[in-house]
Amino acid sequence: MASSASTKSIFPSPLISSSSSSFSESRSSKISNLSFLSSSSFGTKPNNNNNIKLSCQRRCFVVNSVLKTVDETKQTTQTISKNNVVGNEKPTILVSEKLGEAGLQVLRKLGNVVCAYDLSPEELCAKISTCDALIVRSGTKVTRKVFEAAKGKLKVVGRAGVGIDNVDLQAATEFGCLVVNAPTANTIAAAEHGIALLAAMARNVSQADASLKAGKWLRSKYVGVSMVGKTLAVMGFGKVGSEVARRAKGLGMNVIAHDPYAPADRARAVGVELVSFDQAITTADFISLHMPLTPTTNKVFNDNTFAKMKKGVRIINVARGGVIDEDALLKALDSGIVAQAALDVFTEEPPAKDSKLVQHENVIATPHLGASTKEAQEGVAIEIAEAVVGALNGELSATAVNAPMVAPEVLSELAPYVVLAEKLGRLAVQLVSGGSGIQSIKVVYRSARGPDNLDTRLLRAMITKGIIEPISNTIVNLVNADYIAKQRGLRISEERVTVDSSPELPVESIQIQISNVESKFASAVSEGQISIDGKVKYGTPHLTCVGSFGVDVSLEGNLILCRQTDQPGMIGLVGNILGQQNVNVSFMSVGRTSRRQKAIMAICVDEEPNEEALDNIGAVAAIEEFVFLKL
Ligand SMILES: NC(=O)C1=CN([C@@H]2O[C@H](COP(=O)(O)OP(=O)(O)OC[C@H]3O[C@@H](n4cnc5c(N)ncnc54)[C@H](O)[C@@H]3O)[C@@H](O)[C@H]2O)C=CC1
Ligand SMILES: O=C(O)C(=O)COP(=O)(O)O
Repeated sequence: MASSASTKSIFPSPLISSSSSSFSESRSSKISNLSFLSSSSFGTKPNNNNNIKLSCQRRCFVVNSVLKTVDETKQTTQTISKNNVVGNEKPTILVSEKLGEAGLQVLRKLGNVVCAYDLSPEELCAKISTCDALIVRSGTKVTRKVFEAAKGKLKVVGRAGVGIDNVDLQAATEFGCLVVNAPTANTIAAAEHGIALLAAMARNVSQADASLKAGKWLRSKYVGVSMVGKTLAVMGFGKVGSEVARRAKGLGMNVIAHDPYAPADRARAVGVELVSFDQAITTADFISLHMPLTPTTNKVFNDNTFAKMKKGVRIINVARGGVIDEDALLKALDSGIVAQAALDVFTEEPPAKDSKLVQHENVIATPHLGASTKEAQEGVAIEIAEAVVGALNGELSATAVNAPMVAPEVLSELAPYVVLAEKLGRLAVQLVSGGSGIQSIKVVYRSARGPDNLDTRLLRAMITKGIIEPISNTIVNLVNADYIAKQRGLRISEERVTVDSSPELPVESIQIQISNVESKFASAVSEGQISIDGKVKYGTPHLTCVGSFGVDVSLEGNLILCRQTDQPGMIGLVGNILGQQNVNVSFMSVGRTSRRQKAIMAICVDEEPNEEALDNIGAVAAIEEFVFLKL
């Protein structure tokens, strides 16, 4: 920790005339692209040739939400609109599969809703670059190609249902696109369909119905089996699985379940015993599948596992076709290991018209109808529409699939710290002038709270955003922050220092250290590394330490750091130079090691000083080095 020197702050500077241009205007213009390899190390000025736009459309749904919360702490509203996903334009929401009207109405209140069903992959790719959001069910494959074709425009994919195996989550994360689903509204529908298939299969309802309609009366052919007293193995004891179990118990079945991740007390509450995979499949008379399709569950029912089952077992699949090796199932049906199968889902949907599995006399099949009740579809439509609208409005979604979920109360508490984290990251990277590239960043959180009471993921993501965005075109948000950092070879380590302050405050201070780099402001280097500290004061982020110099400025607008020998008149000198160029000082602070020794001046300015002003500051004899930084 840098030793703190005495500080004096002036707010606002009485020397500087006020200016009409606002923070938001200066911020929306340009941001210095301070490359790691930038050669200037002294008296740095913004390099206009290397500027990148801080785009108004920049997507920060996560950031955005945080800034919205910050608004409540009286931060600038301009910043919020700059970062707003939607900006002034209505977002375009592509709905590629049938969605309930109630959900469409929710979407129409926010954006332009385009319903285009049965798109080919090529048509979807052609359309997607104009869309801010895409809403799908299980029939649309949202592949890497779709994210590539979106060219950064697509911010959220909403899956109107549970299974997200049709969305390339890795690609979504890499492209910083949030994926949300609607995990609850179709649970009962899927469970009821499972039970419907179980009963229909046990009593040959489909086959008997078809035969009767064909003019036959085959009572002895369609003698079924009873369910009462039989053992049902529920594979995957999640939302659907547990509802199936509950219902099957009502039918008098003995229910066991296999789910390596399900809590035993939840199973006990339903009166179900959790057992191993082998125990489940070897003892069951009926096996009902309710696990997601993942690399682990892919074809988990195969020749080997069918061979272990009780001869004459009956299988229901309302989960995903891919969890069964369909060729193996066909063989097991032919050999009689599996007496019957009831399938709602298939590896390929729709399955081939002449699919031997679908045509098998001991198979009953439905075209992926598990979620298809009126009630479930209305519920799912509203659930997903609200999640997508929330995400587009910058709220953190409770159903985010590829982003850490942060509870709303944690989010609101951390809001000002999140702004601080991003600004510190942004400042720290601009202090780097060269070296072997930024590889190792350490973040030190000083807090009275224990690790369990301080979730730093959001803060780390925002530091990453602050560090990476000024030096690249990459959009960083909570979804992709860790991925982008890793991809760029950035190691961000975190340390918590327990301090004896109020645990009411989540964080007392945040320090960012960057090692193995050179700095364009040598005074920012302490013990061989660039080091800056910040705190939240009165709800706003403050810079409190640069290298080993204590300062105190509110982080708004832009920042000038000067090092000089402590002497009278310095504030006035620099203030005058800025005032002559109509640059308004919003905050100023001086930190020094000791009287008349080295000191640094931290000056926050509303506007971007022009080259002349910066040259004039550089020409002040007592100023040994200075740097201009964009916040
Ligand atoms: N046919 C249809 O229309 C519908 C199908 N579904 C599918 O049903 C499945 C379950 O949905 P929910 O219950 O809502 O999801 P869920 O996430 O609540 O439950 C899934 C459960 O599977 C467990 N699981 C994960 N890996 C497992 C493994 N290797 N072995 C055993 N269990 C494992 C999880 O721990 C979890 O408890 C999903 O695949 C979903 O896509 C859901 C709704 C409708
Ligand atoms: O929610 C799920 O996982 C389902 O399988 C439902 O799929 P669907 O929305 O009916 O295409």
